Amino acid sequence: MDRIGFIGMGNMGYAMLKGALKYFDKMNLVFSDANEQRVRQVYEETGVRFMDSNAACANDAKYLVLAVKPQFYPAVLKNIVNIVTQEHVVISIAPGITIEKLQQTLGYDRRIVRAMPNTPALIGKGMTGVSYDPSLFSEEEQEMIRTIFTSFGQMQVVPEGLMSAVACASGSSPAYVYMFIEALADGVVKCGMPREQAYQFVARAVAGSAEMVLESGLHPGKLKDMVCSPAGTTIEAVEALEQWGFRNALMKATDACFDKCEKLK
Ligand SMILES: NC(=O)C1=CN([C@@H]2O[C@H](COP(=O)(O)OP(=O)(O)OC[C@H]3O[C@@H](n4cnc5c(N)ncnc54)[C@H](OP(=O)(O)O)[C@@H]3O)[C@@H](O)[C@H]2O)C=CC1
Ligand SMILES: O=C(O)[C@@H]1CCC=N1
Repeated sequence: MDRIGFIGMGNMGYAMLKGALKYFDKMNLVFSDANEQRVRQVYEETGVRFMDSNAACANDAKYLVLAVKPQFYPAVLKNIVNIVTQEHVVISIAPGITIEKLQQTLGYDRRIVRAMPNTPALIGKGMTGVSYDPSLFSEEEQEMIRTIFTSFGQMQVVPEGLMSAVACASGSSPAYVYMFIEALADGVVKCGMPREQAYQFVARAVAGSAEMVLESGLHPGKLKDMVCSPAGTTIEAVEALEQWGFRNALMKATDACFDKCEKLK
């Protein structure tokens, strides 16, 4: 089997590696990372081989996942530009950085897949948007790309023009969902519930509500209406949320996230 290499073993690289370990023998995986302590830690935990340079990692793998922050891309691309060939499948998970921009450095005949995963990948519940030109990849390679991304959750192929929207929808949004959980739990603690118990109740409510959207197929507004009894408790809370700009805050957050993605282009 063609090996999968990961450059960068932080939050996302590690989450993807953990997923890959469920489907591929560890001999078919390899990684490199600038942080020696991190390298040792991941090797001791997983037994996956590491390389002492990004160039060696690229040389050892056909599928090459670039999992470093956008600001480290120039250095990493410099390390691998003379190693990556037309045979490689380069998978980039950074926001903003386009396939074309990567090809400017690596070569216009180099084959790039652009993706935007998210951290729930760590527990196999990731959601990833993936973009690539299918005419450049064999059926077998496309199957491999699907396997890599479904090894840690679900994926959807989207046009590259939607990748910043994917970052807003699922790449960055877990951060604000955690803020929602934390803030709501604070409110519940104020009502007298012990904190750990509050996290359990709130997180289960969030997980259950999300499952309802996915499983029922009902409009989120309809699901909201089903909770709001006439003259009940919920509609009072809904009014307070509207008063304090809850929906608008989320749309403004999305605007900010989108703008930052676009600035990285
Ligand atoms: N975290 C998230 O929720 C998501 C992140 N992404 C994207 O994934 C990419 C990785 O993010 P994330 O995993 O969070 O980042 P991390 O900073 O957690 O991980 C990156 C790892 O790469 C290492 N590194 C830095 N420079 C180099 C280099 N030149 N060569 C090899 N390794 C290097 C870092 O070491 P050190 O710590 O020493 O710098 C670190 O261990 C980013 O582009 C990010 O935007 C995409 C979707 C979601
Ligand atoms: O904050 C970031 O830049 C990355 C991309 C999506 C989630 N985290």
